[in-house]
Amino acid sequence: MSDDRQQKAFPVSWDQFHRDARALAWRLHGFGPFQGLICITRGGLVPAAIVARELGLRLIETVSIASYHDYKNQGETLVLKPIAQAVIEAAGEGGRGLLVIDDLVDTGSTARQVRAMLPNAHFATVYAKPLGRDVIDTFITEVSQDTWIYFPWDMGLSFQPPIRDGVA
Ligand SMILES: O=P(O)(O)OC[C@H]1O[C@H](OP(=O)(O)OP(=O)(O)O)[C@H](O)[C@@H]1O
Ligand code: HPA
Ligand SMILES: [Mg+2]
Repeated sequence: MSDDRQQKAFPVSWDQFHRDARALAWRLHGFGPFQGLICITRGGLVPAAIVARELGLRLIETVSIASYHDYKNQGETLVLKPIAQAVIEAAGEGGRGLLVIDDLVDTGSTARQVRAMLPNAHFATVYAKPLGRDVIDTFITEVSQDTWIYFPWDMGLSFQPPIRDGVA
């Protein structure tokens, strides 16, 4: 999704992210037990750590996918590291019993790519946008398609001009 279509900002603090990821774990608890967790890196690393801690999951695998190579601009979806065959074979048919975690679903292209690898796994993200929502089984908060979510690991503290001076 390109820059000019992402006009609204949804900044998320570490505290808010922790609460939302924990809320996701509460919701997922009702769908378990899961045999293992597949984390879509890199964005899924932080929520995966929180969910794994809450649900007591210790078998953790990664699938590395990059599609936003240049800030808000989406490019080709590249699988940089596939899911280990041993993990796929240890799960039920089509990944049944596995939990797949990412930070968010936007257009859904990343999640669709992983869904093709694990059609029966349970897919979960903390945040979702309408175009990708249907690929995900469980999420916590939906934002509009024209919103860009700013994660705490991408931000730093900076001076904010007073409201009366207008937004830069
Ligand atoms: O639904 P989509 O339109 O595919 O977008 C969602 C994906 O985009 C981001 O990953 P990104 O490609 O930026 O890589 P990263 O996780 O390494 O930051 C995010 O972490 C999701 O994985
Ligand atoms: O809204 C977003 N925020 C951060 N990363 C993203 N990758 C796709 N969409 C987003
Ligand atoms: Mg990602």
